[in-house]
Amino acid sequence: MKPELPPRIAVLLINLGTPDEPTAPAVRRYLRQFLSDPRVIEIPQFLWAIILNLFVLPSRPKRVAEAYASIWDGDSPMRNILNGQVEKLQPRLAKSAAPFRVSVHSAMSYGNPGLPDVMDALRKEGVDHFVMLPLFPQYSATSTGAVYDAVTKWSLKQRNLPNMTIVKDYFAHPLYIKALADSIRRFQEKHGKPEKLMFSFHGIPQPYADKGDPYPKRCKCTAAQVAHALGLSADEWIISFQSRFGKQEWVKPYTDVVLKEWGAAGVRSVQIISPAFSADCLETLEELAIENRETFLHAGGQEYHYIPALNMDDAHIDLIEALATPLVKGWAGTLDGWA
Ligand SMILES: C=CC1=C(C)c2cc3[nH]c(cc4nc(cc5[nH]c(cc1n2)c(C)c5CCC(=O)O)C(CCC(=O)O)=C4C)c(C)c3C=C
Ligand SMILES: [Fe+2]
Ligand SMILES: [Fe+2]
Repeated sequence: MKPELPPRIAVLLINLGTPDEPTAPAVRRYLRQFLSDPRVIEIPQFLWAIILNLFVLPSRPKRVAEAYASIWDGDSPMRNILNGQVEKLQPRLAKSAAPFRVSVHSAMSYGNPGLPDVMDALRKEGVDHFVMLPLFPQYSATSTGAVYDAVTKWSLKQRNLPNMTIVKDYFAHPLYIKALADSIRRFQEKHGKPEKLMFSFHGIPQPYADKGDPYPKRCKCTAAQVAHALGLSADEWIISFQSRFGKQEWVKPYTDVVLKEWGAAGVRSVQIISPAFSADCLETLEELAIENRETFLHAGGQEYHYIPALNMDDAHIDLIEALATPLVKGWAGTLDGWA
């Protein structure tokens, strides 16, 4: 017997997650969930639980909440931008799979809206197919891997599983490279060309890379392709890694160290872009646009500009649409939801 309405396909745009409010208790809740994930912190669990509860969670949330408060825009920028991306993608994808019904939703690995809650709610509404797009352009076990884990944990509780596809990443997708290169060109039409263009990626601990996390190699590939598209010579750009956390060694070179060295060495102007972030967030709006600016200027630099993330740029939505459309269309012909 046919149901009255055709099967439903849900496209989920997934980002890392962010606190509910820029307050110490809300940041503590968020950090507790985030930093308890063994994908993120690989220290033996019992030992880490002690460090987290005795040293990290009593002090860090207050300082981090102040940083969030300085960039808060009615809500966390990451959530605002993710919602904006969903709104722009919805009408485009709704057309692709008619008569099947496609809807686009936001979800987060940590905090709200949490991925398992979103999947539960959509399943109750009759969704039969999930297309999941973690918006991490370069796969890392610490970011994308955690999304796979969340989906797997959710699946363990389901008897009648839906269709599910997860897009691993898109670090060298031509539309991603083009969107970044065009965004840099547009920015430089307004602000001129700098002496140095810095591609600063969120870092990971060096031992994670040594054990096989492919993230740093993917970052290098993205940066080299964008530099090539812009026709930059080797001395005009650099790749670096930011946002260190904890005492161990992280992948190098470190963004703040390079900026200090450049300032001291007489480099006058720098533009910095952070291609690992699909949405501006604490790590870009506060760490790159405010903190690292001060680092460079104090070291002797003259001009420092942060180039925004792709956020809701049309070229970014073109890329996300190109990633999702074949998966949506591929499923639009299956019969799963009819039986
Ligand atoms: C060991 C710790 C961390 C790893 C590994 C890590 C990887 C990683 N993170 C992102 C993206 C984001 N991280 C953000 C914030 C953030 N990251 C860590 C730690 C690790 N990240 C912490 C503790 C925090 C919270 C802020 C702080 O306490 O300093 C954010 C910003 C979220 C926001 O609300 O704006 C993003 C985005 C990636 C892509 C990644 C691996 C590649
Ligand atoms: Fe992080
Ligand atoms: Fe940071």
